[in-house]
Amino acid sequence: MATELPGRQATGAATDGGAGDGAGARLPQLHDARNPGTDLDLDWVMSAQANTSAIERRAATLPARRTVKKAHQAAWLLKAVTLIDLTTLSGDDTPGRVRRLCAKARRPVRDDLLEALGMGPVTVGAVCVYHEMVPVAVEALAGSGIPVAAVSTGFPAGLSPFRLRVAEIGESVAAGAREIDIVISRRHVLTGNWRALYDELREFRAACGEAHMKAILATGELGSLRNVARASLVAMMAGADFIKTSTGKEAVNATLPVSLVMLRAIRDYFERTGYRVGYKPAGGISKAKDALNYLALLREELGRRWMEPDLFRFGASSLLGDIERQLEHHVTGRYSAAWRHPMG
Ligand SMILES: O=C[C@H](O)COP(=O)(O)O
Repeated sequence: MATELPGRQATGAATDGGAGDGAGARLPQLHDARNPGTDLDLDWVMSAQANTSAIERRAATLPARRTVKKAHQAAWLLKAVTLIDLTTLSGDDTPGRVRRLCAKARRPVRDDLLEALGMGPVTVGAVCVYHEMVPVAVEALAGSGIPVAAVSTGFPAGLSPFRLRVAEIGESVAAGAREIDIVISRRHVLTGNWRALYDELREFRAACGEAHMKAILATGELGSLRNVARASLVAMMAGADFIKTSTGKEAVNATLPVSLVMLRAIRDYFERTGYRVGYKPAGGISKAKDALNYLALLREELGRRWMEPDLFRFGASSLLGDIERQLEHHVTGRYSAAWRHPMG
């Protein structure tokens, strides 16, 4: 559904210094619907640049600039909980582990802490698992409204036969996954074959059907921030609902500089097409203070509209435990042992 907006005030993003500001007269018609993609625009892709030293400088100063006042920190951390894709992606995953994770997803924060913070119940954004665990997670989350996300397309390397990668998406959707986290072929980026990358992603998107597609770029393997910017644009042109940094299995996973590049690509795409694409940093985000940094960057670059589960997720297997510890400290003034928060 397209929404003709009368002015920039009509978009949440544009009212708080986020995406939309600066677009001026060229702000396009805005859309509430999921991103359908565009044709591959190679001129646009090739025009994307990344000034690595400026990006790294800006990312490095973020923790000092970040001003989430103490009183607001608990609220931000609770918001972060609702944005987590609670993840288990291990070779030794079992139905029992996935069921425990799903129970945690339903009640990620203890009731007494929520009560002390004056908050009602919250849940995480999604539970993310391998295909074989999708039916278990779907059953364990029945009635909760929490979607199951499946990693797919030969995760994490994406090097299995193409037809099997496409078929894998269909199998996970049929098993009940509402979100599919696909991996791209890094070689298409490294050889500058943007057409091949676009065509591959177009097929993945078609195979997803109604399920939302998160495109994992594996940024730690793309060679440069410029490649990250270009791959981000191609993924959005191919119809990605989210762009995601990493599988969690690369040597380098989510970072703030990479996030800055991807968030700006999302802003560029929004300003040109009117479609909002989501962002998912993933891999190695395990501390509450890291989550606050990512949220601060998100708010600075895209505005508050993006701070919702339909447009932002943390891909994380152990972040929730640290956030719970920090919330407990906020409420009681004491830290509990990490073992008291074993899942997530
Ligand atoms: O997509 C999610 C990642 O695989 C999670 O990575 P992590 O275990 O480093 O939090």
